[in-house]
Amino acid sequence: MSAATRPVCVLVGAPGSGKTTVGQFLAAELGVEFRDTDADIERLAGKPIPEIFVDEGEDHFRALERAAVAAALASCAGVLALGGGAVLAEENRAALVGHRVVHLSVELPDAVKRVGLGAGRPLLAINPRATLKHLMEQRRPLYAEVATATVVTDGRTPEQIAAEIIPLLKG
Ligand SMILES: Nc1ncnc2c1ncn2[C@@H]1O[C@H](COP(=O)(O)OP(=O)(O)O)[C@@H](O)[C@H]1O
Ligand SMILES: O=C(O)C1=C[C@@H](OP(=O)(O)O)[C@@H](O)[C@H](O)C1
Ligand SMILES: [Mg+2]
Repeated sequence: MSAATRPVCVLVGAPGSGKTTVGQFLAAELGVEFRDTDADIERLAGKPIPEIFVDEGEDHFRALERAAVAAALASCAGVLALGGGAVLAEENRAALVGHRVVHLSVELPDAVKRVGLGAGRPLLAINPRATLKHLMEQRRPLYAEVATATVVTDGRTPEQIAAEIIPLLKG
């Protein structure tokens, strides 16, 4: 790791916007590492995110997430996907300044279809549609604040979305 190590791009957006899926396509296409702070958190905690929420609560998860975001921004030279709620922390938003941050936007109908019953996403375990609607309204300004570009994902395949991001990464 060098002092100049930084992600090629950071993906933010609501749950179901496709950060993890599109990020994997994009990294493969660019031939770079793919990193996801949710996977980093699960590896360090030694358990899946729903178990962290049940055993230690959301505040503890957010603390792990702040540490994971800082570590990944300092050490990832590829494509970095954040969890949908990472932008809630002012510390994370400040850490994203100066990075190339792509907001994968999604409207409620596609997000609901993609997250289904919310399995694996503890915040969406109860009434996923209403919860997602509320989360998206609360976070929309925060995604806009940190993003240097926005790519619409509704009705498009992960391959199409990755292909649209690639030209944005030049320069
Ligand atoms: N553009 C897309 N079109 C259709 N399904 C998608 C798309 N992007 C992601 N998905 C599906 O939606 C679900 C959530 O995607 P994921 O990448 O985990 O989203 P995020 O990481 O933003 O929460 C997965 O089942 C994935 O296969
Ligand atoms: O929206 C959120 O607060 C969360 C989104 C999840 O990531 P995805 O956005 O990748 O689903 C994961 O970090 C955790 O369940 C909390
Ligand atoms: Mg994800």
